[in-house]
Amino acid sequence: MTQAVLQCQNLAFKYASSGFELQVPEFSMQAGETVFLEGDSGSGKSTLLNLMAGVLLPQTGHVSLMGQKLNDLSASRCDALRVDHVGFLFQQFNLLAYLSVLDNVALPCKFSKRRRQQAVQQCGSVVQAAVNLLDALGMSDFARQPVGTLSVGQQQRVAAARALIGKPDLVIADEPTSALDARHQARFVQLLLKQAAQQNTAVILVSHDPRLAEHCQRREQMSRWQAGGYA
Ligand SMILES: Nc1ncnc2c1ncn2[C@@H]1O[C@H](COP(=O)(O)OP(=O)(O)OP(=O)(O)O)[C@@H](O)[C@H]1O
Repeated sequence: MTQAVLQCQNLAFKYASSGFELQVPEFSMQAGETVFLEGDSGSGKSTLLNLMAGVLLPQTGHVSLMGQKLNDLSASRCDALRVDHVGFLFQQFNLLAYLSVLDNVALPCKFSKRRRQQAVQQCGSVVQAAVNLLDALGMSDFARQPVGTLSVGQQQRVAAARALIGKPDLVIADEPTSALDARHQARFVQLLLKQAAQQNTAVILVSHDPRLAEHCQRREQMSRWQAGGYA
């Protein structure tokens, strides 16, 4: 069997201050798989994503990314593993307003040699990889513009290109469509998943909107994993 991209095993995590607790006996994602993670506000979606990314560490159990247990790594090794293998797509985009669209998309390749190499191998250069992704997402006309001059929906597509560049094994997308209307939400998710599928990148998509689940292969409910502390 091929190695899972992400695996959580016997995971238990509790915030000391609030008592909120998650228990995840088993969760894994294979290469290219798409999972829709749904749950009410306060159900622990961001907490779980932070555990998956190694930003939070569980009290028991472990998260493995590309077969490496995050608990066993130093903070700097964990950061390096994350930037090499995971693209992030957030509600607030986290784009750098003073940089051009192209420079924003290319950014992960500055921090990750692996993603730089993948981009060059795929497209000949990092710039070409960025241009190709922008093209696929309908944003090639804006490549040289500062991102601060773009609409919300356009910035969203730039953030998607940045998450996907250099063929990460996993994209974590946390409420990436919350600023869009329903029609544009579905269109954006389709574009994101199509690009991810082309490069065999797994995607975990978090949203309040259950209609977006139909675009993913699997659907997971946070309620499965809430333990005693959830009110
Ligand atoms: N740093 C923290 N310390 C203590 N408790 C926290 C902390 N962060 C979140 N919580 C609590 O953990 C629970 C889950 O929060 P989390 O942000 O993971 O939920 P969520 O599903 O992402 O919510 P939303 O959809 O509103 O963003 C909430 O009850 C919250 O109050």
